[in-house]
Amino acid sequence: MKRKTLRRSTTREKKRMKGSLAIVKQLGQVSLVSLLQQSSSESKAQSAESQSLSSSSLSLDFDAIADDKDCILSQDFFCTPDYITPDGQYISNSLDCNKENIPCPKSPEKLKTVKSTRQRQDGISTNCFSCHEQVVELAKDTFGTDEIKTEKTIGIEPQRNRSYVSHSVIALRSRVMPPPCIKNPYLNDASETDLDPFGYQRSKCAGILPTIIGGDGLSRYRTDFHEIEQIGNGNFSRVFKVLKRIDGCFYAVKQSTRLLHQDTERRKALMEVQALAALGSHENIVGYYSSWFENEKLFIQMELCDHSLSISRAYKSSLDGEMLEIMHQIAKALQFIHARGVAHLDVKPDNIYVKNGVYKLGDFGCATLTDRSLPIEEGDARYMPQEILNDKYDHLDKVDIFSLGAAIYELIRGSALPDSGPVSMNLREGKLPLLPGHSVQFQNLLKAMMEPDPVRRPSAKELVENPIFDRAQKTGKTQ
Ligand SMILES: Nc1ncnc2c1ncn2[C@@H]1O[C@H](COP(=O)(O)OP(=O)(O)OP(=O)(O)O)[C@@H](O)[C@H]1O
Ligand SMILES: [Mg+2]
Repeated sequence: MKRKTLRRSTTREKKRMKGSLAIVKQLGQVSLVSLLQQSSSESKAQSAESQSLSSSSLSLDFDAIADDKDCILSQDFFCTPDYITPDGQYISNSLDCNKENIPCPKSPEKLKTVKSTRQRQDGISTNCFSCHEQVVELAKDTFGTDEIKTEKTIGIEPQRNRSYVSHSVIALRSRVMPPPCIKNPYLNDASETDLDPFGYQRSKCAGILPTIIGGDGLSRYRTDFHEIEQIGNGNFSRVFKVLKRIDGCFYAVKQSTRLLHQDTERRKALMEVQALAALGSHENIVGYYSSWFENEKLFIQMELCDHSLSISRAYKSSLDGEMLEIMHQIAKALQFIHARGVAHLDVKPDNIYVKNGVYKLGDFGCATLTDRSLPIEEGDARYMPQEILNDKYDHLDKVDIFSLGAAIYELIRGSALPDSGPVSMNLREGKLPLLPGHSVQFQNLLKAMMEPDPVRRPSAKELVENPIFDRAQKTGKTQ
């Protein structure tokens, strides 16, 4: 700990040294000029000698300093990281050694200077439209104040009560203005104002989120990731295996297939990431890393899994132990999300993933709040209980229990459940066919999960705590 402090102070000391050297360099150049001016009254021979002497000694020192690329005068001395020292700025007051007391110049001044100079050079004193840049009109607002001041100093006609701001200035602003903060409906501990202190300013000029990430227009997807291959194709998205360039790890990136033009569409698409982000991590939930909009599509960076239990992959394993394992692990995921007031509403083999033998619940595209404060969009009808088909949403957590039961039944059966017909009707009425080779307890549990009355279905917690999983663990069938 002590060593750390010591190292840090040494670095700081070094920086200060560099700063001082830089100041000496600048003051030295300045002193040289002023010395030369003073010496004009003295004899030419004497002056030439002293000039050559001082200049050679100074240039020697400065050459050595100039080799040090870290020697940035503006950062250490002038306090502003982006300050660019204008040429010869301090020549006129060269011998003012009390530089400690000079207030730090403010960066925005730089903009004003550049703008004024250009206008004067062009010989245009009155008409802003004569500038070669495109201009847009801004209503008087908090942004406009600076611009109005600038125009006054360069003598723009006083009749211009409105301000005109070039696109480059707006681009600059959008670079320094962070994107809007979206209120996460799955979290109820932050108010909208707390989340978005820039909301007032932003609402005048921006939608919910920028469609292109990065003021430079670069694709974040292409910049940050190397696409390996497409690994999935959903109803609303395509999923790619990617390598993240900066950490060298593989991820899955899900991209929406439809262009999300409207704010409402984007908000809807965002619900999935908001649910994942609000839930946090759990071993049995596909990990979420980040998301962004790009070219009007939503990109979601997730944990890469080996594959899903999609029935189309001919996933065949009707072993009691394996089915119990899937049921137990996904029940743990459901217990976790239900405890946070979230229902998945689209539990099915397609949305259960495997990674190194661990089962994970994914695709939170239909997730909603169990208190019904958010819109409800039920998932795949094949796995939905009767109450959902009857638009009864009183026990949304129990919908997930039914769907998990139906998913397990489908995996045992080895073929996709039909949308309608006697098989699906029987299932919704709790008439489960006998499952040869599976224990009575297991079949009873499955039956209980698919009870037509949601109240009688076990909760995820009850399911997780069912002794059947202990027995399976003891016999080494579950981990
Ligand atoms: N994290 C992941 N790791 C590996 N494969 C994935 C991952 N996420 C999705 N996939 C693959 O991509 C497919 C589509 O993903 P997902 O279900 O999330 O998209 P979707 O458009 O919401 O689909 P749908 O609404 O049709 O279920 C999955 O079935 C799976 O094969
Ligand atoms: Mg899916």
